[in-house]
Amino acid sequence: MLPPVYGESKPFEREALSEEDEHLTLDLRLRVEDGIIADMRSLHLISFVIIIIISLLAKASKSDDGFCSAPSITESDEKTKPIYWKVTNPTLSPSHLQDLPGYTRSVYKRDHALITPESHVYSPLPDWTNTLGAYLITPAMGSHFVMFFAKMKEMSSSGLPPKDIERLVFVVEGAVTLTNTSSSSTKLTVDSYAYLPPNFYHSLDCVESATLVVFERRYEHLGSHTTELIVGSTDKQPLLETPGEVFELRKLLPVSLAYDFNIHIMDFQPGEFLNVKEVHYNQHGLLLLEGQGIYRLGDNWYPVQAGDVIWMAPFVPQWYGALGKNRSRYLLYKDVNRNPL
Ligand SMILES: NC(=O)N[C@H](N)C(=O)O
Ligand SMILES: [Mn+2]
Repeated sequence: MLPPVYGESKPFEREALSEEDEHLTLDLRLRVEDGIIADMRSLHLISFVIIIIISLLAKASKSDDGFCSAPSITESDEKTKPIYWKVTNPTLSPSHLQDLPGYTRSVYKRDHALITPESHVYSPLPDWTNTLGAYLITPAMGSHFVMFFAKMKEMSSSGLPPKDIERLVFVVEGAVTLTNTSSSSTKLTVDSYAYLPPNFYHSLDCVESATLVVFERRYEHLGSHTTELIVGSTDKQPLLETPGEVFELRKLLPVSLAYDFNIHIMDFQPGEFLNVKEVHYNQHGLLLLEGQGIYRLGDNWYPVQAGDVIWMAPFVPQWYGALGKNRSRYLLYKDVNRNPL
């Protein structure tokens, strides 16, 4: 009789066996033991095969053509990459979220937006040849400027901005050649930029490939001031005083009254943060070039990383804290030098 399920069973009592039965039992036990030894041998063989498969998989996942869906980047890999490479090779999202249908970190609210790489949508840029563009900030959000990525392919060239529109281009990947009627051509490589005054004829040409971040806005005249062509690179700009703050600041354009906006390059070491919990009339368009941290916008706290873009409307409370092991660097559009009335 079978013991009742989950019930108490009586302890097994062995009955006395005849000699013939004892032989039979011994024979049976030997066969069972043989079977067990054979089973153990095959178990050993199976575990051996499994260990080999696991170590092969581990090796494969370390190489670029491995099995991992999210390629792992080791620290030494990061050190060999060119600067800003993360902007065009972002981690779309934590690996366990990468394939989650409909998942994005992007957010669009009345006074701010976070636009993360998995939601960038590219289409041909009007007037540019062989170039795809993703408009990230436009007046439809309430801004007075546009910010877009231009992905220039082989043998591509830029179009001109509309009448009275000024433009700033910053190279995040590849190289372009800037040509205009008055001066000779200038090569712009990663970390270089050019400011093109309104109604200034120019062309940006790309032989291989390049990614630019571009800002454009209608120039706001002030008296007889005029702006001029500026070409430079971040590393050539001096560090500026930032009283009461710890971050390092460079500005890409002159601070003189002629310019109605500037582009700030701000560097934070891990653990550093904005001291001022800023609320101001100026607008911002931000591209995180390196690093990661937490951006506070209004009452929202967003984890952010290189490649993320942020729109900040006037007066949105804003704060950044840098985290992780590497420097955070962001590029920030800010309208300046004009009366808000
Ligand atoms: N959000 C920011 O980083 N803002 C700048 N510190 C600025 O307004 O200059
Ligand atoms: Mn600010």
